[in-house]
Amino acid sequence: MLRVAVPNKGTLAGAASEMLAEAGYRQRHEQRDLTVLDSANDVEFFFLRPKDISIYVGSGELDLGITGRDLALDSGAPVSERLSLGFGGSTFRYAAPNDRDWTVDALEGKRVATSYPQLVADDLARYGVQAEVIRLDGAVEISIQLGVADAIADVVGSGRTLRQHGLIAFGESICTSEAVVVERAGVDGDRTREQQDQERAKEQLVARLQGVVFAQQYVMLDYNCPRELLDEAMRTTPGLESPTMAPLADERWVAVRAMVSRKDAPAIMDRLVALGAKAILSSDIRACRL
Ligand SMILES: Nc1ncnc2c1ncn2[C@@H]1O[C@H](COP(=O)(O)OP(=O)(O)OP(=O)(O)O)[C@@H](O)[C@H]1O
Ligand SMILES: O=P(O)(O)OC[C@H]1O[C@H](OP(=O)(O)OP(=O)(O)O)[C@H](O)[C@@H]1O
Ligand SMILES: [Mg+2]
Repeated sequence: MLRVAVPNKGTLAGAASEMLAEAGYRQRHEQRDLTVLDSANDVEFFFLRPKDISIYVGSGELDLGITGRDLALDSGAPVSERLSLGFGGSTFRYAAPNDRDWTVDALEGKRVATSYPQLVADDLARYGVQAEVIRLDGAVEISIQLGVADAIADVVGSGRTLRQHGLIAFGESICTSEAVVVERAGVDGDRTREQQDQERAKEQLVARLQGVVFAQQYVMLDYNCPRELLDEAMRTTPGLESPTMAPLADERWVAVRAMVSRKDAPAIMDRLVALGAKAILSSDIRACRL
């Protein structure tokens, strides 16, 4: 039985469970459930605080976990990333009042408030800057105004919270984060039979999730193309191996089907229109194995 940690609350929880459900796994119906047994797939899910997930996985109690890269780094637990999931994107930045220019070096001797104390301590050490790290649980942006810190280091999504509090980010990003699947780091050497079975089980779950991640990054394009423009159309939508083509009843036309990157799809559709393609359809892909 594979034991997998999933965020129970916060920014990552909803998308993580949706992705697992899309990959064919049973998920909880009640927000308060802390475990779900998926006996059909031989997996047990544990719904834990995202901050704690790397601790469980790093200690070997759980086999895989979904958490944020920034949270995994901050935990200091011995975990490594197995897969990036493409949601929960953020940067982790220093910020301070916008009435003057700041640099990381200027934090020397200052107080820096954060909910990610280890991540910040490691980064300050990298710069050789000695500053006092003040650990807070949240609402970090208000700590300067309330007099407990001179600067902060926090997660930035849209940047709205910083702006609202008259703060400006400075220095390089401490970390660029997204949701990731982590496993215990550095299991080298000969594996027992049990460990080999477990590795196969992990591979299957990771492959299924990877299929959903790919599916979300691509769309399927279908269109009709005049036969004489087929070469040009194939260059526009080369697909993964090569596009699928099928003759239409009217032999001057061919139906073409190819996967294209979701972000490029609108521009590709424009090019196909300009080329003379007709009935261009874009559809979502739910899951795939490439
Ligand atoms: N706008 C955002 N705010 C907070 N976390 C975000 C945001 N966007 C992405 N994340 C990621 O979500 C993870 C933090 O999730 P976590 O559940 O610990 O905090 P939260 O979503 O702020 O919830 P809470 O503060 O209520 O506990 C981190 O990996 C972080 O990078
Ligand atoms: O750049 P933005 O899009 O504004 O998002 C970033 C903010 O969102 C999070 O706070 P959250 O709402 O989780 O509250 P918290 O500080 O109590 O964790 C994070 O800690 C930042 O404060
Ligand atoms: Mg938060």
